[in-house]
This record gives sequence, structure tokens and C-alpha cells, in this order.
Amino acid sequence: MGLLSRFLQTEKTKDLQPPAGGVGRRLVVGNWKCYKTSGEAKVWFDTFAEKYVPSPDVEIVIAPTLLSLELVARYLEELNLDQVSLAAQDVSPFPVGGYTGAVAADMLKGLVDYVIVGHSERRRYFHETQMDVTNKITEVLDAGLKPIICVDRPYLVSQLSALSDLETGHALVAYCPVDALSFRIPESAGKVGEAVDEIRNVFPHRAIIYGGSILPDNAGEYLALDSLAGVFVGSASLEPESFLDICRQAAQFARPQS
Ligand SMILES: O=C(CO)COP(=O)(O)O
Repeated sequence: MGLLSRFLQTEKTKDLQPPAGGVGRRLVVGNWKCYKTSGEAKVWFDTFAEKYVPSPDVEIVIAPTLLSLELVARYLEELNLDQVSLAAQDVSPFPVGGYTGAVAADMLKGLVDYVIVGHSERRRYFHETQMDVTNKITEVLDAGLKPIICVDRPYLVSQLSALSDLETGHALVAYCPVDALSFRIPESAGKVGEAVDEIRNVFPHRAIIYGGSILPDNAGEYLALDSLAGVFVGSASLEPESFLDICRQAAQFARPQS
């Protein structure tokens, strides 16, 4: 699929109804990127906790900055919110050792369940290579954590083939087309469905989520896709209200697990 074929429609889906029986368990991941101090993170969780209604079929994952991770993890323990866990936004490609400035996967154990790996912003602004990404995935899996492996357009095929030999364990794949992030234009649900099929050819049994300009107004389009396990939310996760709105929609679309 070429660039031209990815012209996007942003039809509104406010009146989209979940099918009877729902579409399966849903995951909503909020990536705060380089926003929020530890204090701001605590305020976010206070507001979130007030209005959050857990659903057994929706898993919520929040990725604060590495700096605030420990404090947020302790606070989350206090809040004791069902179905909410944490992710690290990045990790060292190396184990514990003489690597100044790095945080090793083993150090994240007990704080997070997931680690985001290979986000396009890491690849683009920090010049992360595919080899770095592969090493990070290995470190994360060795630490017993779950990598959220980001793949994007226009490098989907090469990124997937680089990972195809890896034993990816409990990995999730996050499809985040760069145009949808950089240009603030979400990829249409139809195009996302096509990319998901492409990813499934390489990782047939991996859960796949989509990220790129997900907002409360368009989240339902993606949550309704049977082939998608959930959504990966950037900007709209920064405000607890808009993130809660997306979580509520996920609960509407989720189907109880048998
Ligand atoms: O990068 C993303 C998920 O990690 C998506 O970011 P936006 O939702 O801000 O486009």
C-alpha cells in the first residue's frame, strides 16, 4: 500500500453503535510522552480515580515519563485502581552496567507491566536504529515485561521483517503511522484494518493496537474494529476527562471474555 492510498477520511462516529455481544477485550494505552512532572501526574490520577469505572474487559495502561515512574507506581498502589497498570516509554538496549544515563529493563520490574519500544519519535529524534529496537525488545522480554513494539508507515515491511525471527513472547504491536502523529490526521479505520492484516501475516497471534490522533470523537471507529485490540493515545491522554471518555467507549465495545 503506497502513500497515496492512505488518504484519510475522518467521518464522525459519535452515533456508531457497538455490535451486539461487543468486539472483544480492549486495551487503552495512554502515552504522556515528555509531559507532566511527578506532581502533575499525581493530580491527573486524582481526577482520573474520582470518575474511573473499571470494566473487567478493558485494560488501561499509562506511560508517564521515566522520571516520575516510581512515584506514580507507588501512588497507583495507594489508589488501588482495578485494571490500571503502567508502561515505561523507553528502556536501555543494554543490561544493568556502565551505561551512563540509561535505565535497564531489570530496573523497571515491579514498576511497570509494559515497555514501549521503537516509538517513531524515538526513531526520529533520538536516531534509534532497528538494531537498538531489537536489543530493547530482548531486554524487556528477558526482564519478564511486555514490550509494546511500535511499527509505522512507511517502514512497516522492513520493521516487521527485522522482528520476524524474534521470539516476541507477550509482545503487543502498536501500529502508529508517522503521518497520523506528525500531521495530526488519523488514518481511517479501513486503512488501519489493512495494516493490521499486513502485521498479522508476520505476527499472527499478537494483539495489535492503533495510535495516531485518537480523540474521543473518533475512538469508536477504531474500538469497533474486530481485528484491533485497542488504542494507543497520545495528546488525548493528557487530560483525564478526554482519556476517561475513550476508556468508557472501550468498555461499550468490549465483549466479556469466555
Ligand atoms: O504517539 C502516539 C501514541 O504513542 C499517538 O500520539 P497522538 O495521539 O498525540 O497522535
